Amino acid sequence: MAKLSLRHVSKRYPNGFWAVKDFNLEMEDGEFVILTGSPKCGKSTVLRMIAGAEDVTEGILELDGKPINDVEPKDREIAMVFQYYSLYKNMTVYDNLSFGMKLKKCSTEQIEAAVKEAADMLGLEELLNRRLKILSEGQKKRVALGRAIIRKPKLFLFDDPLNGLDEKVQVQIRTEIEKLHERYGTTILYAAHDKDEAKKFDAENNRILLF
Ligand SMILES: Nc1ncnc2c1ncn2[C@@H]1O[C@H](COP(=O)(O)OP(=O)(O)OP(=O)(O)O)[C@@H](O)[C@H]1O
Repeated sequence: MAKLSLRHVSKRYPNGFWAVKDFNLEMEDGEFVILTGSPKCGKSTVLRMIAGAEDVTEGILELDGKPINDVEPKDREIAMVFQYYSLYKNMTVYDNLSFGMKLKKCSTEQIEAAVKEAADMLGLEELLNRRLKILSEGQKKRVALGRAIIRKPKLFLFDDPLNGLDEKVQVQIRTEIEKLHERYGTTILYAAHDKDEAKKFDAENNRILLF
């Protein structure tokens, strides 16, 4: 879990365009904040700066009270789910889920326990030996979520993750995100393209912030 703070954060792209101006956000440990606003107001840019995919032009980003403006993306303990970490389509679900832990040279027992936990939660047990390329879009999204869960990040970022998915899959993924928050209490910042989408989450567990 983590406390996130953005103070007077602005982003000017190299072409001179100010995509974000003086943005402020305080998130408590374990909070679930849904960020919404008009199209192109800069939601993705904010998420990308937090993940480290874009530099911050002005202002301070802090995670647990420590500035992270200059911390490498891989060292931020932040997962930008579905976009930032691509999946390997020729590998099995098990190999996709365990990939990061293998790189870190975790023991087989640790890897098996972590994969089992994520697979149980996301209903992927029956699919562990299937190659990714034969899965449905919704199943692939669940694998991507599983891979982020296994990393045990301090903060999850979701950038309009339901965009382009059919209604049934949207309902499934929304439920998985709520389950994830309930189970692990990890801090979540979620960019929704409009207020209607934001309101589809159970209002008791989150705070909607208008950009
Ligand atoms: N690399 C870039 N260079 C210049 N301008 C950019 C760049 N990336 C984004 N922008 C511009 O910054 C503004 C904010 O974009 P951003 O994608 O952050 O908004 P958004 O709120 O996520 O949009 P959407 O509602 O479409 O998801 C837009 O006008 C966009 O065209």
